[in-house]
Amino acid sequence: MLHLSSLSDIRQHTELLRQQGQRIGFVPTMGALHEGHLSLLRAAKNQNDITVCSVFVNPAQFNNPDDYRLYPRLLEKDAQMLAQEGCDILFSPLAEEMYKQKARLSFDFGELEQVMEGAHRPGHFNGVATVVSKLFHLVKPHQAFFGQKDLQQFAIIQQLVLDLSFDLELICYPIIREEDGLAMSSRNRRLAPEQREVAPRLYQALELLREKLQTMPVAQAKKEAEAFLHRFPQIRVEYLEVVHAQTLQPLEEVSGNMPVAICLAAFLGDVRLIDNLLL
Ligand SMILES: Nc1ncnc2c1ncn2[C@@H]1O[C@H](COP(=O)(O)OP(=O)(O)OP(=O)(O)O)[C@@H](O)[C@H]1O
Ligand SMILES: CC(C)(CO)[C@@H](O)C(=O)[O-]
Ligand code: BAL
Repeated sequence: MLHLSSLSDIRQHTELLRQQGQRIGFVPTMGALHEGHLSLLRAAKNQNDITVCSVFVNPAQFNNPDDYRLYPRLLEKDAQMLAQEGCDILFSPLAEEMYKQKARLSFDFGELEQVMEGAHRPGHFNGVATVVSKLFHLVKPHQAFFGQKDLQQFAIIQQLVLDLSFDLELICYPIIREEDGLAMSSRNRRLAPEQREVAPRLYQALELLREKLQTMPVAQAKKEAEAFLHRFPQIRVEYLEVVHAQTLQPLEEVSGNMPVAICLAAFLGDVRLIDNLLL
């Protein structure tokens, strides 16, 4: 596996690969890799000639400096895992080079960013859109792979690709979970044992909400799921929403053929986790 860090190196390499007619599959990550990331890498490998994975903890998308400071960084281990999986190129730029120019881009995703993650993490999607645009320019992929765990991020990136006419295909893969249902996440590493023990309750609350929505109005079903989570004092819910799976706008009622997602964000101590289910 080739490990590149400089912007000019990755640019030249992918330019050459494109000229040779190779199809490039790209998996952008922030590292501390787990099976969720590897599922994306395997999909990228299956459908392309060359796979590129980026590992970059993007300062521009963190609204909380402690979250940025404490984000797990395990580049050497990540590189080993990627090599073992047959990844062709690891791209791990330095923040100083990615953000040499101080000027920040400014995006407007309208109502898509006014709910959930966008509402609770000011500037987050501007930072995501900035870095993803830069990465797409540098890597020039034919396909880019993302996880459903970041459902709103995927919707934002779909809009970004339309707005900036990126010539690539976006692919979203399902959430990989631990055996007890907890969605895999790099931030899970930061959970203390007693927080890790209670963390599967988040997924259980989503399942409970899904079940209740079959017989109850949205508001009542949400109350039941919130009451379930209130039983666990280590969990502080930031939001629990029933939304249209494409527009991500909150729904007051759910009808048969509508694509619906239930999404939550919650803190265990200072670790903030998100999860969702598609109905
Ligand atoms: N459990 C998972 N299953 C499938 N894809 C996932 C999973 N977790 C993350 N991904 C996807 O991997 C890509 C990189 O995500 P990222 O590096 O932020 O990892 P993460 O585990 O989501 O970390 P964190 O949630 O702690 O930021 C994103 O497209 C994300 O949606
Ligand atoms: C897409 C991404 C790599 C951009 O930094 C990040 O938001 C993530 O890991 O989901
Ligand atoms: N996977 C989403 C990246 C973030 O939480 O900043």
